[in-house]
Amino acid sequence: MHTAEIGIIGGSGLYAMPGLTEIEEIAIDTPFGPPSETIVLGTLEGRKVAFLARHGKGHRILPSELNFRANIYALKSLGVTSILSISAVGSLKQEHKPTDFVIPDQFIDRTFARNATFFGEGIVGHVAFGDPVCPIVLDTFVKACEEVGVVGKRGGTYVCIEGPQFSTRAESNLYRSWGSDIIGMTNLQEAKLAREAEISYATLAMVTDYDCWYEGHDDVTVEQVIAVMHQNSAAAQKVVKAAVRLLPTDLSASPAQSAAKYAIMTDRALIPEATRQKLKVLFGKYL
Ligand SMILES: CSC[C@H]1O[C@H](OP(=O)(O)O)[C@H](O)[C@@H]1O
Ligand SMILES: Nc1ncnc2[nH]cnc12
Repeated sequence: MHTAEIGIIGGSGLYAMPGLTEIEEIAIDTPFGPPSETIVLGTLEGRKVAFLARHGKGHRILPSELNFRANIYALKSLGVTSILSISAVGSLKQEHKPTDFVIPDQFIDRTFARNATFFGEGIVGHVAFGDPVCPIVLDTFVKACEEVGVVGKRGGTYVCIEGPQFSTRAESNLYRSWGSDIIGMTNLQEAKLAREAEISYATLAMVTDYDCWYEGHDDVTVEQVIAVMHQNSAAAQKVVKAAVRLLPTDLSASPAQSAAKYAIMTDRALIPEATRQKLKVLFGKYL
């Protein structure tokens, strides 16, 4: 039986997690299809972790093509109770400079072509999402940044766009007028699905560019994102390693850990057996 306690999802520029020992690579299938990549199980800082490359090895999967449900389900099926996500983001504020880390605590949804719930097919559920990030994982990332000696800002709003194109200048300025801090294409659906799956989730967001709003700075390009990622990926890996060590084993105080307890509206007697079976790993204890 393969198991892990902590899931790590690596984004752009982070397709592997060095430092893992006792490595085993496994292919998992889920009722929602296959996840982005085989999952690398291993031990890091004495804890069992499961690493998943969000876009697959070699960066083959577009943000809109990501099977977020399969990714989160696969980690849940291993017994993961927390997810440390790592992402490249654009900055929407002058004070967030390339190579800074921000650990966002809010999201704004600008996506329109994604499936971001495990509910449906005869079962209706609504989880609370006012505080979309686990405060314990967020706090752990902040402490890990302090320990490693890098800038790690507590909180901020992440605008999640559909992509794959970067934003227009009008859009970028609109998001700035909303007070948003950073911009990316992947994190919101993960946060939603992790919440439904009662997994504690937070993101270590690495600022790679100033998007396209900042006069006198070049507009974002992939070249620029990759250059900053390369410069800073070792720091990101150090922070993740420290976070794995610092993360409390008891996460029961996190609202994420019991998020689905009162979420399910459907009369249990009316839930189709096929749906009940499909969602057993996620909601078995409530069905
Ligand atoms: C390579 S720039 C755009 C790309 O980078 C971010 O990916 P991730 O969140 O997986 O690090 C962004 O969301 C886009 O997918
Ligand atoms: N400016 C940007 N917009 C969207 N996603 C990004 N990922 C990295 N930089 C980005």
